[in-house]
Amino acid sequence: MINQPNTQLQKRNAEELPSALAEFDMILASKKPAVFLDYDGCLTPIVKEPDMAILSPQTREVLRDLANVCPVAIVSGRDRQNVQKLVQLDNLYFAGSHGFDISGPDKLHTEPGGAAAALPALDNAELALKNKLQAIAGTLVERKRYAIAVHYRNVADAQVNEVETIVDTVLSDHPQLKKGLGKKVFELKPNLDWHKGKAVFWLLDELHLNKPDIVPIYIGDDITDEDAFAALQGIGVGILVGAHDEKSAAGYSLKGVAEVQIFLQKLTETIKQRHA
Ligand SMILES: O=P(O)(O)OC[C@H]1O[C@H](O[C@H]2O[C@H](CO)[C@@H](O)[C@H](O)[C@H]2O)[C@H](O)[C@@H](O)[C@@H]1O
Repeated sequence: MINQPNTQLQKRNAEELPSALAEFDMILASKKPAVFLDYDGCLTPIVKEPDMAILSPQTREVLRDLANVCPVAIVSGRDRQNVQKLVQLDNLYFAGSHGFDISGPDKLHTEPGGAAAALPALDNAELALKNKLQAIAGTLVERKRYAIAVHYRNVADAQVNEVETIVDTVLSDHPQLKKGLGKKVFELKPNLDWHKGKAVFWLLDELHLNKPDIVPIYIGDDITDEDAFAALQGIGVGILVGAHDEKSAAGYSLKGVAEVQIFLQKLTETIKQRHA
């Protein structure tokens, strides 16, 4: 399998994407899956505060069962240690800070995107953001090892522009960082050519899964997941959960967290049946 930028990306609106449940047989075909999952909006519903996004025991069981029959990785914008604590499973791989911080079974731990040099800029920007945003009610600055999320979900609509102006001002003092967008969040991240899609291919190579009998399946709901959908287009399968504000490079869709769970259960059952 060759990982080269796809210059002919096909993008569609969420409502144009076929259901991954309806097309399940086509997605898996006769291949073995390697499953990559976003956390917020995919395994847990989007809620008011990041700390309230708790994984249900039922979803944890679904993940545990799946990870017993195929490789499973969580690829999140969250801090890697934070998402690991939320998931509480030790047979999964975790890529946090949008793929800059990866760990997994057998003491795997690496920071493949080269973001360590951006730590002083992140520390400095975090202080500046906390200081400048404290006057705007509802803002939340969430520091991850290699990113800073400025949440505005609980900010009055009339003040969101003010939040973005502050983020842009802090950004202009830190050329080592760049701005990213997500669901009601502005993010500052290292200004490097590394993202969830590159983290997925890093894992595929590291785990010797970059081969024709494996189908990488990536499921996510947000704009940052588009990097992974784009990287996998024509090579694997991208599944968009719900919708975001832009067109998607995913090939299929699922309606929400409940459908993600059904899809993952179907995967586990199908793999088990093949080995029965
Ligand atoms: O890549 P993900 O695992 O989906 O992480 C993306 C961001 O998710 C979290 O924020 C989002 O979910 C929160 C809880 O539902 C919600 O309150 C917030 O508005 C969303 O943006 C997380 O807090 C961020 O660090 C992640 O980057």
